[in-house]
Amino acid sequence: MDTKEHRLLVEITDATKVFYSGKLATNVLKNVDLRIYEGDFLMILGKSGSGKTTLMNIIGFLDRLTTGTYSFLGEDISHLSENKKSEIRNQNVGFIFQQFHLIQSLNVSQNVELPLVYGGESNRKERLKLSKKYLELVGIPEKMQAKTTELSGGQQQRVAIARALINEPLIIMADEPTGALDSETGAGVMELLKGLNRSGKTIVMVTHDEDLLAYATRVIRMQDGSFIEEERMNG
Ligand SMILES: Nc1ncnc2c1ncn2[C@@H]1O[C@H](COP(=O)(O)OP(=O)(O)OP(=O)(O)O)[C@@H](O)[C@H]1O
Repeated sequence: MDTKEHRLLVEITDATKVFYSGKLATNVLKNVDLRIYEGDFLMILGKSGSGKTTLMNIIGFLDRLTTGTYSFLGEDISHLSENKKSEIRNQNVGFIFQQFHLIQSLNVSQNVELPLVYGGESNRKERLKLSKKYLELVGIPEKMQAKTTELSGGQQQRVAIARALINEPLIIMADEPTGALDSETGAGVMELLKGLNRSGKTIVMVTHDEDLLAYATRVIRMQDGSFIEEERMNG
């Protein structure tokens, strides 16, 4: 299924990740195979310590495999330099975290613009235009000049989503994006993510909340560094 609509974005093959602490080796990922196609809303579930964050870090180019291969858009990225991987990451991956990770000394728009700044966009008007566009998309255009500390949790996560989208990345990586929100606010954030997915955005999300699986098109369950089950749903 490698059509134009469903390009193969990520292909991880026979992957292992070992962390060493002195002489002690911990096998955190064990012979994992994973393909992520454009348009997937993939949820990764598993108990604490099962390897979810490690896998997310690898998919998002924040960490490297111990053995195995990682191809992104058909290119083997296992041996690229950290600089090159940072460049690919900034262009292709947007991150959303449980605790939002906004910078309090910057206003809302400046937070949203950050990936553009890192990407070298020096035209302030252009940055403002795009930040407005994405704050409209996430439903809080009126908060452009607000301080992040004046926002509710749900609004802060919307700012983080706008920031994740502004570079038009191929993949959104979301680590427990509703974990710090009450269930109603969390449902609003999930509806927003689902809307993005329906319009074609690929999302990879870690959760421990079984109730959120209904938003996914694929679910992978992890245990002790291995995939124990994969389900496909209508999403
Ligand atoms: N940098 C590291 N050095 C050594 N061990 C690590 C490192 N990072 C993670 N681990 C270990 O790898 C295992 C998997 O950790 P990981 O954070 O991927 O799990 P997780 O499923 O995301 O857990 P949680 O749901 O608690 O976030 C754990 O046993 C953890 O202690």
